[in-house]
Amino acid sequence: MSAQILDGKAAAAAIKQNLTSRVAGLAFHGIVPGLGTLLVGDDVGSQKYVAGKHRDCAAVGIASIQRALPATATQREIEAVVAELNADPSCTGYLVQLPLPRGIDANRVLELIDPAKDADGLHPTNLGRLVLGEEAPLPCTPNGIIRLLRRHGVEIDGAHVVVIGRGITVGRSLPLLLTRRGENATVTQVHTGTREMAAHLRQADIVVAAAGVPHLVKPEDVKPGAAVLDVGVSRDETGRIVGDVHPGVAEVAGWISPNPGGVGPMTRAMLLENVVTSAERAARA
Ligand SMILES: Nc1nc(=O)c2c([nH]1)NC[C@@H]1CN(c3ccc(C(=O)N[C@@H](CCC(=O)O)C(=O)O)cc3)C=[N+]21
Repeated sequence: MSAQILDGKAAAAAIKQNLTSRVAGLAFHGIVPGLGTLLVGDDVGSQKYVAGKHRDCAAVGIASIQRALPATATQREIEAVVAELNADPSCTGYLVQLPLPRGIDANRVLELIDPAKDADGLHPTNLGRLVLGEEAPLPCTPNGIIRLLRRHGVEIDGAHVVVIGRGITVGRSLPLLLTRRGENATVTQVHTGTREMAAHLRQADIVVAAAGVPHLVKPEDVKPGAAVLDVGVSRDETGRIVGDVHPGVAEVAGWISPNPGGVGPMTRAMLLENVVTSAERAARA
């Protein structure tokens, strides 16, 4: 027996097709959504991610605004580009690619982003709105995970979800989405300080592994039939992605997200959706 595949590539393609028609609807009103990115430094991985986001934009008809600064950029120089993107009417949403170089106060940069243009859904105001149950752009990876589960008919209502990790983008924010009344899951969040991690994992109907530890989730820790989502992006010596989920888990789980081809493409699709939604909101205002 082998797990069913949570195919993020196919799900993202379907979402992008839907976004293409929403973008066409905006064009009818003379509006072209524009995604801005600010990339600081020369990390090859970050360059690839940013390039992928702009390729997606081209495919659905979103304009691209690409800004880059050298690794030596100062806090002030970075903040000046943020101010420019805030003021640029052609930029309806943008993100500052993380991580920023050492010595830069990333939280201070993120706080300066206009919350109405926050494509990542990670601005403190928008995270606060999420806590309060108010409308806000949602964090892309958590939102993508929920959409991927729904598309494949994995029951979230009443499920016990174990989220591994406590990063802002996934570990901290995903439980907020999963415990909304619409999702209605019961969530356990575990991290490197958790005792008996395996005992928690074995209880889970759904496991989301976002720790960044290669092959952390082992087959013997997974309840047979559970859904397992692999968010981890570590790399081996040859540059290939190594996820947080051991390959043997596919023999035990009921559903599994491949990596690559699972959560990553969904994250990008949700980024585009945030940009289109904020352009639609601006058009109504
Ligand atoms: N402000 C900010 N927002 C982000 O959303 C953000 C960020 N910073 N910093 C880095 C992480 C990482 N991230 C990924 C998105 C898509 C894939 C993705 O689509 N991966 C492909 C494969 C890509 C490959 O092979 O290298 C896949 O999983 O199939 C991966 C990683 C977004 N991040």
